[in-house]
Amino acid sequence: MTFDRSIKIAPSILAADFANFGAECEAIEAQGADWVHVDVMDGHFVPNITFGPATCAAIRPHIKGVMDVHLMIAPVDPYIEAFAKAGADVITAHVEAGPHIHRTLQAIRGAGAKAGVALNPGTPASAVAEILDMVDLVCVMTVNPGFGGQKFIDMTAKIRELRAMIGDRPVHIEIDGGVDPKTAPLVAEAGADVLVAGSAVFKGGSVSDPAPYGENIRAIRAAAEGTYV
Ligand SMILES: O=C(CO)[C@H](O)[C@H](O)COP(=O)(O)O
Repeated sequence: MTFDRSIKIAPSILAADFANFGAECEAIEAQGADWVHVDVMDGHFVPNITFGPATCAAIRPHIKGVMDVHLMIAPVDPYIEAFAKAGADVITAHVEAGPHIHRTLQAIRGAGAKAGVALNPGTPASAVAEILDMVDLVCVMTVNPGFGGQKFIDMTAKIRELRAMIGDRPVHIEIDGGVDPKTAPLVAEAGADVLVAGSAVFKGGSVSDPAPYGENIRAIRAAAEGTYV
């Protein structure tokens, strides 16, 4: 996985057919997805439950590119090895998920994955000031995590602040929640390069009719690239 700051669209399979993840991952990649975003929820850190490392391992062979695993779980540390073994390229933990984010990031890199840190809407950019040399990605939540299809919360000031703090470091800024062709330009202009989108990618399509996935991905990408600097 090489670093670049071009716009990358990362469909969240939270909005896919849960009975058909393998085919859904193949369909979104064939339709132009850059990364596949995998949302792991525990019913404790967030008020919803999805799936764990066994499901990630099962879908891994169906993803040619980057498997981007977003852990909305607490505690995180006991499960890092399992998600790395499941084939995650990026493992992102929430700064709010425990008292030892430094240790968590060390463990993620130690397990051979790229390390991400996520910030809930109520958490300031300054929460990651001391760990920017330990991460490959900062995920800015633009919804309160737990569910797809929520309304975008404007975090553009935080994205700008993070972009300035990151400077020349090879660190992605990922946006997660309510991204669509209307909101994508706002976050791209502020400095984000990885755009997670669930509802806005999967709407109107299916494994048997995947063309809308491609149209939706192209619409988000075009809107974002129009403003990205
Ligand atoms: O992490 C998430 C929710 O916690 C989802 O990835 C996110 O909400 C994407 O879904 P949508 O694009 O439908 O908002």
